[in-house]
Amino acid sequence: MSFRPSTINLSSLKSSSKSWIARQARDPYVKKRLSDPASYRSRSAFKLLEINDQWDSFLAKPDVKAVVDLGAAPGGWCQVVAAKLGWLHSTTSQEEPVHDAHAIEEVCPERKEERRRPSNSWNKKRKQKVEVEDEEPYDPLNIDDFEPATALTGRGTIVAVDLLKMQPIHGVHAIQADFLAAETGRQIHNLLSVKGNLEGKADIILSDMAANASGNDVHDIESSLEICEAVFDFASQHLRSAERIGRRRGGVLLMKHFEHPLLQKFRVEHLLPNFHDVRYIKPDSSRSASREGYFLCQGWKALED
Ligand SMILES: C[S@@+](CC[C@H](N)C(=O)[O-])C[C@H]1O[C@@H](n2cnc3c(N)ncnc32)[C@H](O)[C@@H]1O
Repeated sequence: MSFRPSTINLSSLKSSSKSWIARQARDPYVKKRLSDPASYRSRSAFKLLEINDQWDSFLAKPDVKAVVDLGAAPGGWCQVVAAKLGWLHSTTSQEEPVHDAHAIEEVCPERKEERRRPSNSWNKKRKQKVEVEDEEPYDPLNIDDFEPATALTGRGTIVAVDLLKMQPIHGVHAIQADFLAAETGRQIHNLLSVKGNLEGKADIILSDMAANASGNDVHDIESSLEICEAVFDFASQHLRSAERIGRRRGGVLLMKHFEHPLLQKFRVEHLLPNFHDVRYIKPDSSRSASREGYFLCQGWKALED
């Protein structure tokens, strides 16, 4: 079953939504998404593909065993990662039919205001426990620890987190939770802690998280830096080091950010000292009018270990 936007009655929309639809109709990546056999759930998938292709195919390295995708819904980046790790092939035919909240929001931006954070009771129900066995030496290329990729079984662990419920993707463990809540880090850690990765580390951490626009620019700018800082804190606890992986560029953090007066300070104080290679990237597939950009940080030094 493919993942397509729902039909919308145009006459019922505000003029801002109509002009938004017109812009979408002209966007080459929107057209590409609708015609691509992979049926990507989001236009964002092309940003990740583009960054990966340009920068050493970091997603496809054979030693990549654990990937965390923060702000993952509706799941375009997860589809890309799942395909790179052998869980998905060129189409998403193993997925269930879906109701695509994001696709509706693409056509009708006001719907974003209707988003609600999950309740605590839901989070409690969702809490998962994974038995953590005794520590064992980590060997990045020990293929006995992981199932080899086959038509039905990919390799490694993929954990996705979003405030929104995400429809299932083969090979992806999805958590519906607020990444900024303390409990969420523990849930991710539990899912990562499997045989061969008992320390619960990730080889790659991706964040395409964006706070909902509140209409208050000052507040929105602050939220974007708060998210970057939280992602960095999480990475500093969960990213496997380049040394441990045995590659200078091993241990990758790809993080979206929005322009912020303190962003340079953040890059200089947090990213540059802790990674071997830090790049600012504005992919062609990111709209030029958008203030978003990505930091691709490769080679986690784990100075605090
Ligand atoms: C641009 S979308 C991500 C698109 C995704 N990369 C894809 O390819 O489908 C940003 C997502 O970040 C999520 N988000 C924002 N703040 C969050 C938070 N505190 N915790 C979890 N998810 C969050 C939003 O719900 C939204 O789905």
